[in-house]
Amino acid sequence: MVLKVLISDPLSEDGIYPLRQAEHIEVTVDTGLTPEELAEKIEAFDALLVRSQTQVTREIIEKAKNLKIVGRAGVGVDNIDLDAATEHGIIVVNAPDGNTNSAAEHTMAMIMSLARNIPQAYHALKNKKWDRKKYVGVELKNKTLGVVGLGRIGAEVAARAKGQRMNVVAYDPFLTEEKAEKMGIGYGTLEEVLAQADFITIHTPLLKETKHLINKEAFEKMKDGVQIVNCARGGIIDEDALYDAIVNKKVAGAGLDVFEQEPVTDHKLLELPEVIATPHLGASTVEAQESVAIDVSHDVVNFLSGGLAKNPVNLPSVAKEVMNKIEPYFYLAEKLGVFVSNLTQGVMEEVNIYYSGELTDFEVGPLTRNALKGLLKRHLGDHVNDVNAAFLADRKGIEVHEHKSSSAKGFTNLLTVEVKTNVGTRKVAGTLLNGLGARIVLVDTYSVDVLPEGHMVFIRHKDQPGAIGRVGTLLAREEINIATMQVGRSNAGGDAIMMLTIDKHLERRALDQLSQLSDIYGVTPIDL
Ligand SMILES: NC(=O)c1ccc[n+]([C@@H]2O[C@H](COP(=O)([O-])OP(=O)(O)OC[C@H]3O[C@@H](n4cnc5c(N)ncnc54)[C@H](O)[C@@H]3O)[C@@H](O)[C@H]2O)c1
Ligand SMILES: O=C(O)[C@H](O)COP(=O)(O)O
Repeated sequence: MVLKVLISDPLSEDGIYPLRQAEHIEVTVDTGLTPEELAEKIEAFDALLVRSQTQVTREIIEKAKNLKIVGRAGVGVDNIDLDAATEHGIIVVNAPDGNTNSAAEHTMAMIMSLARNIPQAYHALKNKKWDRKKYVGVELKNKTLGVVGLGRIGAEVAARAKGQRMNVVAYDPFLTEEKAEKMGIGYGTLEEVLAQADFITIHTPLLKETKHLINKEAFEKMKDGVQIVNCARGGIIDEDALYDAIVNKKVAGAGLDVFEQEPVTDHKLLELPEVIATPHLGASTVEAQESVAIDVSHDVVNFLSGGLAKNPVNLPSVAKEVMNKIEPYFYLAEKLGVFVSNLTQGVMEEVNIYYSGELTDFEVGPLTRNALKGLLKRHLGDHVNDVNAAFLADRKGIEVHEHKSSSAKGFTNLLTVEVKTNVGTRKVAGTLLNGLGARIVLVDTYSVDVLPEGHMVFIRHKDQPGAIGRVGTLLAREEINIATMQVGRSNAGGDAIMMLTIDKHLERRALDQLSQLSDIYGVTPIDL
């Protein structure tokens, strides 16, 4: 099957070669689409690749019936409705590392341009004005740079500023004293950083918490004559407050690469001589564009080929070494979920997933998501996947708990999925046998040893002579071949179970007849 990828923002042609080379992938590049045109077109595509321009709104996602992955060739995903993507089981991946260097260099270019009035002086000279007095600048050496947001780009800017002999002081909620010391920089609260800095540079993502982080009150805390740079996202600085702060001479200069509304050419800030600006060029270098396009293309190709994405945004990412250890359990976790959902009656209220033995050493979130996927699929259909499984469970009001215990009842590893409904509790446990693959080893309280695949029938009955024979005879009459059979009982003459694997799905007629046999309490067909 050929999978269709739409690229709706300009991406480096060299960078998308992994997509062009993939045999099962057909690439369409269409970078001039209006939102309406994209909404109309998107249904045909399995993957969408964007930069910051295309707005991947809820409306687009709801129309994208076949979309499996959105790739962002860059860092910021504020142009993508992540909640809508998660709800629809669409994974969003980005390329967080590829443009760090370029964005840091662009930030330094802004800081240096502000310090020496280069854009203004250039502009004057082009207009035939040789004005040396007006454009006297300041040195960076011994000035303090305040970095707000010390992630990938903030840290690179800090290192470069130290190269310029600046003092650097940073604020980031994750910045520890130890890390600051190691980097040879100072640290403080946002207020402290704003108060100390001669130059301020912003490097946070645009989030609810960072929207207008730099507002009127923040400007009031700054030194008079401070200069500020934003190469992160428009909206982190309140543009009206910045305008007032410049007009009132609190702020001596601003270098802006990003704006609240983009693209923009008519803006009151652009009319101020103290403002220098670029049209969102931080990541626009040959190197960065090639690098982000390669990264995101690899992730899209891997994901569409059934592999795992390296940089998921709406799924917690798991280190490669951990993923190598837990991936073999994905199949088992999903099958246990499918199995127990078939056993379950009533309204699901709570799911407990118990991890025992060597599994306790791992990050088990991905296994939980696979178990939930199996569990929810029966009622919610195949659109449930590991991106939206936890979200859908939550939306259905199902509490999900993970438990870890070192005792694995004699197995090297044991995974148990227990479901509580308003009518009872059912559970099933499985293990991965070295070299032999997955096995179901427990159903409720009964020990079994069954491959989790194919068609099965789970029968609860009274432990009576002839019960097994009656089931065998009936299935033979219905021409249903029994491949394997396991039996178990609580005590002689008490409750017992049969677990059959059969060569085809148990049809309704055979199910009804089996249910009517004497001493049979319940018959559950299970297709794994
Ligand atoms: N202009 C461009 O072309 C361009 C290019 C690349 C990235 N960006 C933007 O630059 C920004 C930073 O990118 P990055 O790759 O360094 O991201 P990152 O995730 O590595 O770093 C962001 C940092 O901000 C910190 N942070 C979050 N909330 C904060 C708050 N309230 N106060 C202070 N710090 C806070 C985080 O802890 C994190 O360390 C993003 O907004 C990204 O979209 C712009
Ligand atoms: O978040 C980013 O990666 C930058 O803002 C780059 O955006 P762009 O891909 O539109 O240049």
